[in-house]
Amino acid sequence: MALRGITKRFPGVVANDDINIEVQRGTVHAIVGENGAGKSTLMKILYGMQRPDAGTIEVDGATVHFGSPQQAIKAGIGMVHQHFMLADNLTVTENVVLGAERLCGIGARARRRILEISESYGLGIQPDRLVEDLGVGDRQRVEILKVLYRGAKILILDEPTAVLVPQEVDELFGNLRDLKAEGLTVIFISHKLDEVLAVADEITVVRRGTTVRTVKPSEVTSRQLAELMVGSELPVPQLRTDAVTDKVELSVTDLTVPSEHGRPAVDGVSFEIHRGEILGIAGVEGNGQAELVEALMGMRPSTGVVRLGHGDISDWDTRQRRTAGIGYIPEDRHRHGLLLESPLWENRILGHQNQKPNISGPWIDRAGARADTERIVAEYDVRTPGIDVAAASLSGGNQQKLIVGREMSHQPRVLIASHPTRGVDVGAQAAIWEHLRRARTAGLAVLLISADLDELIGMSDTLRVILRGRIVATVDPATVTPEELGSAMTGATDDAPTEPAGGDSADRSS
Ligand SMILES: Nc1ncnc2c1ncn2[C@@H]1O[C@H](COP(=O)(O)OP(=O)(O)OP(=O)(O)O)[C@@H](O)[C@H]1O
Repeated sequence: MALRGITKRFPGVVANDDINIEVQRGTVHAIVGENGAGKSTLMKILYGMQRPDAGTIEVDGATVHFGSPQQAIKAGIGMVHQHFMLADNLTVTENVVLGAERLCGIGARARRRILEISESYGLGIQPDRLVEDLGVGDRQRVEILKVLYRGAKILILDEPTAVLVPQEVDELFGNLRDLKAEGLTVIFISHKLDEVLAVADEITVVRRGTTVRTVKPSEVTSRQLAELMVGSELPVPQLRTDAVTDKVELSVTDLTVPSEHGRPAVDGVSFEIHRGEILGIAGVEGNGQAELVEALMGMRPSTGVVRLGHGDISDWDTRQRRTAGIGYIPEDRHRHGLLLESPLWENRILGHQNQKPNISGPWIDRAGARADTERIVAEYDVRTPGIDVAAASLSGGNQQKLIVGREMSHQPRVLIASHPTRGVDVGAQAAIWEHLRRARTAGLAVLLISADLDELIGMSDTLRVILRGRIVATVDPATVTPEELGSAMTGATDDAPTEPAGGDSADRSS
């Protein structure tokens, strides 16, 4: 498969500028690059979601033109999205055949075909299980199988490891090796350079819309790869400093969030965060983190007591909590973080419409908001042609930088940060960490939820593990390894050096 001279322009931006990549059949080919470098645009072109302004795609030596994903699928190209698109209340078989009924129907023949595919690629799929009962790694394998079922020979994976614990990453990489052993080709985008080096046969670096180089993992270190991406040397990260004080900024007692399925989504969780402290919460996705965060932001009914400083804010709504100094970096930036159709400067106001510099007296201060948006764009290196473009036109990582910049602008007392660096490149990640550390040193209390275990371990002063809505362990971020943390998260705590969560967070699982 080859991409030759691919060029794609958007107003004010050349997203892809003469991209040239050759991908050998039966290999894993990684695409890396900074936020906004043009990776997603390129994949959308390859998958028929966007048309290039110039350039050609070749599959098996023949030039192809895709007007839609259906045409790309016909040519044997499949996309495994980062956000799973599975119906929870259906079985694996039902999910796989949905929309592809004409291939093998929806009954026994389809089920047999699924088992055949699963076996030939070692996916270990159980066709009759309900998707809601599957873990994250298994769901991802169902997504992969869905694509294979439709006849894909070239699989595109968009940041496939972002939601996986280390053990699941190993399993996925095992699956990818099996796929390529069977002659399939995998193209994947990732910001995790160590993983790229571990699994890819070749790596293409994209910088500012154009291909810089294709290298083999044996030829580069992850630092050199990062430097190829940014085109200059990286700054050396700062050492961690301890800034934790004894003043409690946020205290949560016996917080419980009911769920529709009987057992509470958050079940009697208690913790304190001090001024100058980052409390990390580790957990496999779907163990109550999202509900915990939404309850803390007043977006979801809960029982228990939440105190900000000395004041009980349990009954406050979201607006009151924000105004009192709780910043919020939401997990789903499209649903809760941004108005995608609105320009950047209006997004700067979002959630802070009654605070300076966005208001002057009772009125919205356009000039104030605009000037501050320019500042955030410069300070957080948001790559954009200007502050009047719609948020939708920014790359994912740049949208995230804008949200982090906005939330930090109001000098919050407490920051609820859900996956603050998800989808951002290594350079931007280091910059966001630096901003968080600096604010922490100045007294900010942070609740950090993340699926990136290196981030949790590197940033947290205190690190707790959430499982089925309960805090089940406290681990020492200074000594725990990602593998041990991963085990604690999945409940396999035997080999993890965890202490039962004592003190302010009673261990209710024992
Ligand atoms: N629909 C669009 N309209 C306008 N500009 C766009 C659109 N889609 C992408 N762009 C611009 O094209 C450039 C490349 O974006 P792209 O999403 O391909 O980057 P990326 O490498 O995938 O970044 P990230 O790592 O942040 O996801 C960016 O400057 C982005 O703002």
